[in-house]
Amino acid sequence: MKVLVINSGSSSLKYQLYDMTDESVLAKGLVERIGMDSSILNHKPTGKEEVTEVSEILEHNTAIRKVLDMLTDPEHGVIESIGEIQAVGHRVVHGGEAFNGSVLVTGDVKSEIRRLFDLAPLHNPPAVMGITAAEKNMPGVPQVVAFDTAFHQTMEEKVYLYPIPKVLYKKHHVRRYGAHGTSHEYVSKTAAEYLDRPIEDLKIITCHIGNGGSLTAVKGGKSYDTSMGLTPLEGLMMGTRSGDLDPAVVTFVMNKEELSISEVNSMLNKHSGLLAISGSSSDMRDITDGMEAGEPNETLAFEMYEYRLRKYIGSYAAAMDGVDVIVFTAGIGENSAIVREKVCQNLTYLGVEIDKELNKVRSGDPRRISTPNSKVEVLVIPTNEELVIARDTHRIVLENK
Ligand SMILES: Nc1ncnc2c1ncn2[C@@H]1O[C@H](COP(=O)(O)OP(=O)(O)O)[C@@H](O)[C@H]1O
Ligand SMILES: CC(=O)OP(=O)(O)O
Ligand SMILES: [Mg+2]
Repeated sequence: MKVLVINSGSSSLKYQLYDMTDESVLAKGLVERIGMDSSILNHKPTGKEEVTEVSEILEHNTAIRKVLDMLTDPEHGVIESIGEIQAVGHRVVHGGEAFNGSVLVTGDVKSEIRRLFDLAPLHNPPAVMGITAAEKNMPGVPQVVAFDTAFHQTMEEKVYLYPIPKVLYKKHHVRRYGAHGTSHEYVSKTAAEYLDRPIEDLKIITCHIGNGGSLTAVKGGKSYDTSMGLTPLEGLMMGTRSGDLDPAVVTFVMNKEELSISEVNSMLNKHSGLLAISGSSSDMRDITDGMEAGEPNETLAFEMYEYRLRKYIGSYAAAMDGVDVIVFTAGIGENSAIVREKVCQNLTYLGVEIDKELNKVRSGDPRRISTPNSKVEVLVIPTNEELVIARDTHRIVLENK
């Protein structure tokens, strides 16, 4: 079965086409700057040369059409016709309390994802645009959705409730949900396999740090606690998101600056984090370059990022009464040796010791960066959310045949 996996962002769309007979990737790519002038489609067909095309792509429907054209293109394509795609899997960030696993898309499922727009304003609306566009361009092809929140549905009440009036949970489902669950589940399982130890016996802290970032305390293979909350704004400092702050900051600033709800939301989601403190960029590569050049703003941004991340690791070691494994993953976790080094350098009280040379090795494979003496295994595990979504899609479509 050939499965197309789609991860729709507000102005981007990432895709991968899998052949599930051997889980090989036939092609992958990214459409960026949807809705802006000069959108970019970068297409990487396996075994052929990659292509980049600049054109005007105003919405997700056009983006999907362009992707399908590229997949079937005589020169750059990897399939003869669209009819070869037998299923589509989509990433959806927020599934609320309704979903603890992936499901086939129905009208009810789409309504539920729409109902949750408020809770993931950056992520759920583009996901529905992606689903609708795929339905339009591939009528009759089954669609499956995989939720970032699903893995975290195992959190206990004491972990997921906020200490605010309970009526808000009853009326509006205000609670912690988490995100990046597909990734946290995948890297924690891969870590146990890599170490050849049963996951049931392990306390693992998974650090998914990319543009968005979250940590999960994975106890016995289940999500015990995670740093994102009602929305993907809680927790770590991120590229453009603030992460944790005193909730009074919100009302105080709204009052002083006369900001509306949408303005304050935009400030905290799009104009905070690394971008706000450095004043230059949300990209960790620029931040570390600036720090190495002695720029004070980039240095402060890095120090705040590292400090907040390290505090979360400490708190999850406390939450689980110990930690056996720390996993780094996603764009920053997989690629930034300096972030890993600085975080681990100050975890001596947990018995963490990393090998600085091993830490610098670049590889696309799971690897250990801790020393044999370290009391905690420290691993770098490349995440693969798309593969998990492709597997779920394949399984669910076969079950529903
Ligand atoms: N070589 C690198 N060194 C440091 N940071 C990197 C490197 N490569 C990528 N990144 C960081 O990874 C981030 C993107 O991570 P990714 O997991 O792809 O995010 P998302 O899925 O949210 O788009 C970028 O913002 C960048 O800061
Ligand atoms: C939920 C979330 O933050 O996703 P991303 O990292 O893709 O922005
Ligand atoms: Mg991501």
